[in-house]
Amino acid sequence: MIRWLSAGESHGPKLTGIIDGVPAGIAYTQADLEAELHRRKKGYGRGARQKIETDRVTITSGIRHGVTTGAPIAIEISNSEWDKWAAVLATDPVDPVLLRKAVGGSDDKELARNRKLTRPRPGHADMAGMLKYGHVDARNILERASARETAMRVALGSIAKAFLYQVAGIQIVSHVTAIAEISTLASQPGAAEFETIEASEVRTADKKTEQLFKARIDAAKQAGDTVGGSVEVIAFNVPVGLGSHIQWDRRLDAKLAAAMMSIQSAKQVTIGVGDSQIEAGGQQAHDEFAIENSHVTRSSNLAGGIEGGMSNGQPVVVQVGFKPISTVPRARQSFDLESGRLAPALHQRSDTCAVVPAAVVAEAMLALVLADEVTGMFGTGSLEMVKRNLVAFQAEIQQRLFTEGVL
Ligand SMILES: Cc1cc2nc3c(=O)[nH]c(=O)nc-3n(C[C@H](O)[C@H](O)[C@H](O)COP(=O)(O)O)c2cc1C
Ligand SMILES: C=C(O[C@@H]1CC(C(=O)O)=C[C@@H](OP(=O)(O)O)[C@H]1O)C(=O)O
Repeated sequence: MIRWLSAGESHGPKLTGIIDGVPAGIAYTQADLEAELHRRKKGYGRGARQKIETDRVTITSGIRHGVTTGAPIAIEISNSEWDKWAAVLATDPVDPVLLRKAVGGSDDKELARNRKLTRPRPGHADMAGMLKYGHVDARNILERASARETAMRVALGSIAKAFLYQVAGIQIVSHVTAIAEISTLASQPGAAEFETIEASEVRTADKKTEQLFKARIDAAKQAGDTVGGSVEVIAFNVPVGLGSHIQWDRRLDAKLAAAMMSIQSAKQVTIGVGDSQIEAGGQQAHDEFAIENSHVTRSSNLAGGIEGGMSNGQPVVVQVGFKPISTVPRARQSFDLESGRLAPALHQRSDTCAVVPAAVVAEAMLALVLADEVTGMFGTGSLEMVKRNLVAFQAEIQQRLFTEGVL
């Protein structure tokens, strides 16, 4: 059973994460972590921050000489911009006169950083958060609501990915399926297409789609607008039986939906083929059984590998739709909590499109949910022990299906 938590503000000194319940014996190094964080920083349509921000990582517990020990793993990701924010986000009270001096009163940018943000931005947590937590300064909300936090999700997810691969060869691949109204021409990728997708700035294996996606992001940028889109995340080699039908909160599809919906700007989650399964007649909508290489399999995977809240042995397929970035260059109407009047929202630098990094975040969320399920079903302790339990279960299934003919 895997638990994890993060803390940290977008412009604070660092993000902090702890993941607990990771089995011992997983090969994992800082380089694995850094490679995964680098994947989240990439992507066509990202804004100025990603060019400046370097994800500096420290692992402070739970891994020794490149192998997990079974203890909680703690990670810190430092913000390279912290120096500029040290006075604004200081934990102790700061004298307003000294603060003004510290941030350099003559520079417009420094002044903006220091200003109280009383005009919440539409489409952000600002207004509801200010009202709920009793703040007049939106910074107290936006710093934590920001998707900066997803760097830690990806960091912790990379440990879950290493575990899943080493315990059962489970691999996770994501690709972008739509940018705004433009849908991909690529078919659902297999695990072998990972490198091709990885090499694309818009995470697609199809060259024509790549051009169309990039042109759509460029057009939005030129028009002073932002765009959303959709991604598909697929886990291969998932064992049968993860999740359960017996309670609402133990269903694998419910857990995945919550995990994906928790990503900033996610507005839609679909398991399997989604719309076309819903629109099809019952004769077409379900995956028939077949036998292939002495294994019971399915002739299709419309259900996206989950039936009755449990993995059915087919690849788990989740699609996530993201709304356009909320902070648009031409600020939308807001309400100033200080003056009690309507006023333009505060404008901040922003990404034009975050769908590409969001795909990497969705991979991490899928990995974290699956790792929790695998340890819940097959145990924790050492990697070898979990593997033994999983292999024994799969051997038993084979025997029941074919030797004993139970089913
Ligand atoms: C990777 C990533 C980067 C994002 N970057 C920005 C950004 O630069 N500007 C912005 O306004 N929103 C950005 N967002 C979305 C906001 O964080 C999000 O819309 C906001 O916190 C409100 O949450 P909600 O859209 O889920 O309701 C980003 C989201 C993700 C996943
Ligand atoms: C910092 C990251 O994303 C940020 C997410 C974000 C938001 O509002 O969610 C707003 C932007 O931050 P800033 O206001 O500092 O430019 C993004 O850059 C990151 O992904 O590492």
